Amino acid sequence: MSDALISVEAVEKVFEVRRRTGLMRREKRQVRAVDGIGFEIARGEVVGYIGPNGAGKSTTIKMLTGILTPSGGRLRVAGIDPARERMRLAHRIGVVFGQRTTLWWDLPLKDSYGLMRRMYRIPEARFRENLDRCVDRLDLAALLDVPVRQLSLGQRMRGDIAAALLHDPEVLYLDEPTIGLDVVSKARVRGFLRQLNEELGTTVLLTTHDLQDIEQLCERVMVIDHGRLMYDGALGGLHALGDGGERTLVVDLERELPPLEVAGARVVRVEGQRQWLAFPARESAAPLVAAVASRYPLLDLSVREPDIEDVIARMYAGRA
Ligand SMILES: Nc1ncnc2c1ncn2[C@@H]1O[C@H](COP(=O)(O)OP(=O)(O)OP(=O)(O)O)[C@@H](O)[C@H]1O
Repeated sequence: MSDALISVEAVEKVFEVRRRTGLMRREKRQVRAVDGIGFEIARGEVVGYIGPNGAGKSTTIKMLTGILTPSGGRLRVAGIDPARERMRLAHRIGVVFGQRTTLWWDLPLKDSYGLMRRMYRIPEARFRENLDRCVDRLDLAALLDVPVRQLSLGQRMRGDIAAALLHDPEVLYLDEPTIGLDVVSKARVRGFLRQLNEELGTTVLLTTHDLQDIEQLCERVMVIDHGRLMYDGALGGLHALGDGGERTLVVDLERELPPLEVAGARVVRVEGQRQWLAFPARESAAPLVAAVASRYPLLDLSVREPDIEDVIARMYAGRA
């Protein structure tokens, strides 16, 4: 028996789609949205779940909430089979879909929270405590009397996050929680999630297209593409992936020189006395640094890791 809070084993989701191919004819086609994925998430982890459009992220989250039933495999969240006991699971998890709201559009924010309290039968004292904490940390005090439809996107998102947490869920799923938000709102949402995880130990699974969400919140990242898990590990480990990965040695010379000639690296840019040399990410920089230093007049040197965005873009491109 594993002690994972979330466990996913060989899970598949196949959708049947009907497509009109002629006046009378329709073709049935199967879309394998999730194609045999497996992972475990321990209590207290914050895990990023990323992949290109249509990769299967939302489908996975929907199966983990019980909204969708898997076509195959086994899922457990807090020991519960989500599709079988969706209502029981609802008391243990919180869900925020960035593109949709769970709040009542025409009601003031605080009335939505009151309805949540009754739906989840949250004891008054606990409700107060959780609401006060969210109001304080998400800066919602001035918004409680405002109807949801009048809130800005960032305000509404903060309101939605609070709504997902009033019943003390152990797990929080966030699907694109910072989509469309400005820089300040993004920072506030990220800061709040970090604090939530540190103070209450809430387990977080987060899908996003914003890699800064991942860099600032997640120690672990899972990459999905075409329904398959391509990577599961530390964010730093992504840098080492793929043979196309390159690091860059940035060299400041004492004077302008033609492009340097050093084995194992190639000059990719020259700007006055500064030159950029690309070399394979998996190789040590030491011999290269030694070779450059022995042959050219140097003022300074630095090594740049590949941009995480480049690494991921290359991974996606490789699969396509
Ligand atoms: N209800 C459905 N019926 C048929 N096909 C579906 C359904 N839901 C999702 N799909 C298909 O399954 C695949 C995975 O979709 P999913 O929404 O999980 O991707 P995603 O990774 O969340 O993408 P995005 O980043 O665009 O939100 C896509 O090809 C999508 O068209």
